[in-house]
Amino acid sequence: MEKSLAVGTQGELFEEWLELRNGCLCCSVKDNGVKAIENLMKKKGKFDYILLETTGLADPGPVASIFWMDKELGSDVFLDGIVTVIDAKHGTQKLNEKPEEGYFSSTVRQVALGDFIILNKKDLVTPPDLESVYKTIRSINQCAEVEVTEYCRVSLDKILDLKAYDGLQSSRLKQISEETEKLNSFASSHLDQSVGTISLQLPTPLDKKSLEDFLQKILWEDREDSAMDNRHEIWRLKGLVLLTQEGAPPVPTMIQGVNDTYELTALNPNEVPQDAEPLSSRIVLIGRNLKENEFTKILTSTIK
Ligand SMILES: Nc1nc2c(ncn2[C@@H]2O[C@H](COP(=O)(O)OP(=O)(O)OP(=O)(O)O)[C@@H](O)[C@H]2O)c(=O)[nH]1
Repeated sequence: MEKSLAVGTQGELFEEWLELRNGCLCCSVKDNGVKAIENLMKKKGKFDYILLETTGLADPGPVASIFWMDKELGSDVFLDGIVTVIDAKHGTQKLNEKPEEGYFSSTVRQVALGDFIILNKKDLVTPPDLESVYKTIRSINQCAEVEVTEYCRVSLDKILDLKAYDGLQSSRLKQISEETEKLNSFASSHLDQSVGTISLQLPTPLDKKSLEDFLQKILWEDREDSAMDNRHEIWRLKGLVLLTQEGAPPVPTMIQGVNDTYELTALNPNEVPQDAEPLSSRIVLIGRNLKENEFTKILTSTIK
């Protein structure tokens, strides 16, 4: 299978074909997609930015993992963020489709994993319908910024250089947590309420081993025990925690996760904005069947 890329030099655009030997990009193993782009960069020189447009039916999770994980391999390609476009006219119907055998429509996953969501075609719907689809998006994903547009007119500054996987401000995380709590105290508007966002406060500071035990339990172990329909699935995870270290002050550490992969990155304390209050450790989770009390129980049993 091949995939075309639009490549531009000095204002001129032309198509470049990438050969993907192992099927399409979203089903192929990591190396094919990344290597194809790296080869292209060797031929054409480094790009300022790569915008990868998936088909409307793609699940962004595996594609995100391909480019996100490759950072470890010293690649020049890294994942900046996921931008999702939702059609205001048909979005509500797509977002409310019942999951089949536990699998959600890719539209729900695209909203859940979006770091910036463009709610487009506002001119084709009434204000109440626009409000309804907006609320549905928010009830799934409370972390992403949502911009309502016509013809997807949006400032490029908003969708480029998102740094959604390598920068997280404690003030933004706190704001997300507060919004999450507020929103979760009202009934969410989408019909299937099993997909949503929750936030958890973790003890501060905490040690790395306890944190990793907790993350591995919620991402890998505990969900395998429960029945398919009820088990939780974490699709996206973000967090900022204060980790203890021997003989030195605790280190602010960022947690990022997609599906069952996560990464901890120690931040330079000087880069962490000094909030009015001391940094508290919290994580935000997006996925299905996320129950705060279930996670709190796991937290209590894991973090002593
Ligand atoms: N009225 C109105 N029409 C729009 C808007 N945005 C796009 N369109 C039109 O809708 C039609 C279909 O475009 P899209 O919905 O963007 O579809 P697409 O992105 O080409 O399709 P896929 O990439 O295959 O999903 C085109 O004729 C666009 O001009 C909008 O905000 N308002």
